Amino acid sequence: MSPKNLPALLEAQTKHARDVIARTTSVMKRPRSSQKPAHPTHKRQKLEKPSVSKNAAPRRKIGLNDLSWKAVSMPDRLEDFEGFYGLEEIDDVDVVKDGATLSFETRKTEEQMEKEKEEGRKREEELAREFEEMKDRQGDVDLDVQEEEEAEESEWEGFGDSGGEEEGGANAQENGDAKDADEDEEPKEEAKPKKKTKAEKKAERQEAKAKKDKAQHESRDEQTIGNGAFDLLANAPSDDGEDDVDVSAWEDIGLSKHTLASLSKLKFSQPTTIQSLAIPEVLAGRDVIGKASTGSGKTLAFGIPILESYLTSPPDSKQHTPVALIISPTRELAHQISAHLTALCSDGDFKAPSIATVTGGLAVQKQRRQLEKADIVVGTPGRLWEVISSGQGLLASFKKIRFLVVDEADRLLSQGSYKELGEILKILDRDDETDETDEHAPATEIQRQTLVFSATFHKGLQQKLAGKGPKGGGDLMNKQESMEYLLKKLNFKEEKPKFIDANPTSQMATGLKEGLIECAGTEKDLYLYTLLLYHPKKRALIFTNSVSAVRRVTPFLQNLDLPALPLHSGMAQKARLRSIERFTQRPGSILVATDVAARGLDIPGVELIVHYHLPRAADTYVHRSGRTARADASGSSILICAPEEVAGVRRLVAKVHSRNEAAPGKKKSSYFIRTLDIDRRIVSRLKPRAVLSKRLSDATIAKEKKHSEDDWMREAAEELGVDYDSESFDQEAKGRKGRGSGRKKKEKEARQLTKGEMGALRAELKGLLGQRVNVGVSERYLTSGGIDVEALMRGEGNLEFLGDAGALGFDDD
Ligand SMILES: Nc1ncnc2c1ncn2[C@@H]1O[C@H](COP(=O)(O)OP(=O)(O)OP(=O)(O)O)[C@@H](O)[C@H]1O
Repeated sequence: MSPKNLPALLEAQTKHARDVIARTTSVMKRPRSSQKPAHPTHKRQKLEKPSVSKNAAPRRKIGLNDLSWKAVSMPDRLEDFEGFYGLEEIDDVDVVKDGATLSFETRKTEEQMEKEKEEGRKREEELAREFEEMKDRQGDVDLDVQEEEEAEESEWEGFGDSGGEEEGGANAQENGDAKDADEDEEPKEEAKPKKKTKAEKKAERQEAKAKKDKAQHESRDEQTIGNGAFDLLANAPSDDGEDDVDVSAWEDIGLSKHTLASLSKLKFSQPTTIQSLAIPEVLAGRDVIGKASTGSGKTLAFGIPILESYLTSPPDSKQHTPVALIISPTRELAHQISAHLTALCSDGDFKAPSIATVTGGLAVQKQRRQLEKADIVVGTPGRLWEVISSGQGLLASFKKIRFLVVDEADRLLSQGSYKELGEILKILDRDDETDETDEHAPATEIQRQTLVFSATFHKGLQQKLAGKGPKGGGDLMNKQESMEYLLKKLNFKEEKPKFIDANPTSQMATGLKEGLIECAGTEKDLYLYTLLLYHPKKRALIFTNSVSAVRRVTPFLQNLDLPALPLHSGMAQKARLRSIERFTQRPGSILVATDVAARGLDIPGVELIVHYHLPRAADTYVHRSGRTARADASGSSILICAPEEVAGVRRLVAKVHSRNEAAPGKKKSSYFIRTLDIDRRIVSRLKPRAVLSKRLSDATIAKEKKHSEDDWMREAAEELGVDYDSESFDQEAKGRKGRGSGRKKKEKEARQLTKGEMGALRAELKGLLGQRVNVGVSERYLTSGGIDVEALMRGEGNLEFLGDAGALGFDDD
């Protein structure tokens, strides 16, 4: 059978499956495996497939639970088609209908059945693992994913960025070495797909299995990678005592000699403002809401009191209870917090607390084992909820924690992100003895301290906590996203937690310079490239609003010989951590990321932040920009905007700065972000390179997308026992015009570039990259806005803000 229209066939088969299920519903149910994922999204249904026996073995009756059901594997990027791809199947079994009774008969021996059942169990475990991985790739923390997905719809991105591309994309480079992707030969699927022989299919299956085994093997090292990624951030203490610094400035805070010794090893000679204000309050047993600008040491503001508490009364080793539960909005931040705490505690003259990092993307079993002996638990809400609620006896110990820390609280508590955190809080506070339906039952008394930190808190909340806001309900209470409304859910021990604002007049780091570059919307890539050349060998972080933009911009920069790395929530966790590790360890590298990197990441030496897409909220601007100029360092934050975006940007940045001046008695003046002039002539000299690079990256992405679409269609067709012919399928699709057909046309053109054409483009680009940029004799005397072209050509650079342009290699003739 060779159907031309696979979707129509899928629909027909789905209907058939539903009919079969409807007919046999009463007997086809079977107990689910305990391996079942905690949040299954795919309906499990059973498909009866009548057997055709070829052997003469006698038929025998068999019970429902003895049947060796096999789960049908699910293509990775496929929609669920209402559960169709979650089918289980069985072969060589006949359903015999006798009046109203159904029974099952088979010719298989008991041994055969046992063997098949064992295989089935293994396969189910494998599928559960696959499901976990898939869920992780989709970002089970979900905070980052949600925003990224929302953005897919609305962003202007050039052809490749309007939604559909999401499905394909440059996965090769994300999950492997970023540089490899564009050096690869173009995908092999160029050739017309031919019908595969059984041997070929078998070889493919074996190859896929080998790949999976390798991935599983690698996943065992994930935790190591996770920690490795943040080794540098953790400021690993020196082991020679000689480098220890004087820490007498900490003495007023009242820390133990152990903690002081650790701080000395870390060379933290004095507390930061938030640390000196918050630590004594926490040590005194108070609930604290702490606000301080990005990079001002909030992690240790809660980390040090947790260590003190651990040292004062170490947890009972028999009835193990963690001292603290720290919740972070992103996985990377969770790993980083663990690394900071590990650095604080390692090499001390005390037994270091055991720290468990519980995030999606890493093996859940291993995390459960770590949790059993953990003194401090750091995690993201999705995975934490999964492990705490899975009934492994962890809940009872979590109820006795001494500290609950909510880091980047405004993010974690915002509407849409709160669900899993809310569930965690609910079960932590539930009194098992109390009847939940009894409204008059006394509220459970909260013993733990709650510590809440961020650089950005809702202004209304601050006023309210300071007793200046509107009393009672009012607008704040009605707004779901209001921090006050949400903080209520945190169940503080005290009626009024201590609010500490370490930077009442500034949300932005003092060493930060801000500016914007105006360019046509279609030239953002070109201006980004130019801007990066103005900052040669500087560690830079480029923020986009969508996964597909990361997938597009990263190879665009790589083609231009810039060391770009991707980071977004659609990547496997191991690849995410690897990108961060490389970015951290390689000076001058460039991280192209979504807002998954906006919060909390503490990577030393980031000198430049570029907002390739505008931040969607003022808070996001603060957090993105806060990845530079940390801990008294300096750095720049530059927005690239289309002319029509400039007014909005000015308003957004002015809003961020006007908050700073909201303090009583201060005159309010509006901040005006400066426009940075990039010489148009320099940009136009760079344009041919950028155009070539974009053509290459668009072609690579389009080919990969086609490749992955073909893969799942073929796999789906194979499961159905039909042929899939991509060409006839394309023919069918032709003429069906709808939303995105223009983009599809461009995609098609891009993927039709032949291997030879791609090679020629690469060679041409290589030639251009090898040349110095010629600005021309006559032009060097032209006036040049904010940039001194002559100085640039002498390689002296400018330019207090834009930095030097050494990498441009300007020629003066
Ligand atoms: N007392 C101190 N002296 C010197 N450096 C410190 C001190 N405390 C923390 N640091 C360092 O300052 C850097 C920023 O700290 P941290 O990541 O805790 O900032 P943060 O306030 O949480 O920032 P963000 O709001 O971006 O999450 C880290 O590298 C940390 O090691």
